[in-house]
Amino acid sequence: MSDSSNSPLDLAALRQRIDTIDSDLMRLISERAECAAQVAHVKTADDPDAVFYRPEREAQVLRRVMEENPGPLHREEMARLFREIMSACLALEKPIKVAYLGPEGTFTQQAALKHFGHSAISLPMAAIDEVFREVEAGAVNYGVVPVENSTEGVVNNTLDSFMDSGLHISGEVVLRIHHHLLMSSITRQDKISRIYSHPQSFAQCRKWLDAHYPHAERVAVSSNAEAARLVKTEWHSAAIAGDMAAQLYGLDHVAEKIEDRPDNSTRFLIIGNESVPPSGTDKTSVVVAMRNEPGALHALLEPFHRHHVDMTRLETRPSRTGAWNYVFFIDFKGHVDEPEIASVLEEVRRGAQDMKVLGSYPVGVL
Ligand SMILES: O=C(O)C(=O)C[C@]1(C(=O)O)C=C[C@@H](O)C=C1
Repeated sequence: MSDSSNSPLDLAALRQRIDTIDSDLMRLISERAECAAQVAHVKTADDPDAVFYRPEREAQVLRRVMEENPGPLHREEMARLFREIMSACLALEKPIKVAYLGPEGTFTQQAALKHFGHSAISLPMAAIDEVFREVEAGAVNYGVVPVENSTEGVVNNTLDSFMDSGLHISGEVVLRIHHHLLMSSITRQDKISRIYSHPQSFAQCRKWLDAHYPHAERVAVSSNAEAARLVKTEWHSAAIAGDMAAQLYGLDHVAEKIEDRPDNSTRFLIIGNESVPPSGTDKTSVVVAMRNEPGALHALLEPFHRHHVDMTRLETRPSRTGAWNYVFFIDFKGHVDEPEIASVLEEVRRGAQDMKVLGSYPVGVL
């Protein structure tokens, strides 16, 4: 069979099939959206101040999609489609407002959209503590802040903001961070003598820059998006930033994925006013102040070990008040509502000067 004799007919038939499937999909998605709208009525009938966004339920839906995905689409691709469908369904119940560490085009905005989908209203804030303040004031429902990078380590501002805040962590998102060297339409590629970026991005691309642009001036600015904005007007400058900033400012790639470590990723936290019920696969974050005495760290860690609780992170921060001599941020697997976890925390609390549960939340799905 030759392509030329058969393919136009096959193509028409296949497209007709796709049209029929699309109509079915549309009908089913609309049915699903109607269901979600009914869920909203049920929620408000029980409680007029009901919270519509349910992170534990969303995590369960996405996990099921990933488990049952028959292919040929990749399971994450399928989950991303459902992420957007749920985002649209939630917006029908009640649009959700999310503050993130801006400006527009940052990786934190990308994380916010990855977690809440594109139907969420995302609002850029100038600083991490501003994100906390907006959520505390009720001006937005949730906030998204970076907490650690696999290459650069912890984001101290975020940990410090938790010390004074009563907010809960309601989720986490991990984003693979790809940095690109970007130029504008007026940049003369052979004359690049200045490169703008955020200090963390410079650190993550240091070896590549040393090898390819050893003599270019590296100018640190407040965000990658700001770096992308600046190169629009300078013919001898380039920026290191991600895809969102490149798209936002219409920049071209000089070089792609220039991060020194291919697994470079950043973890972001979702902060809100409510605690989250168990989803089945959860994590808990606590902050603990220990007395300044020998064996304090051992006393803190021992109950986790004895109860076989899997600790995923331990950070130390200097305390900011007399009472908080040493402050430890601990993440571990499990939910505070599980009896085993509750007894570990009870033991830790007894041995500590102070302890605060920052939240139990679903382990990031996407
Ligand atoms: O199950 C719910 O509580 C819903 O509101 C429905 C739904 C969904 O579309 O599946 C929408 C928003 C919630 O965050 C969780 C799930």
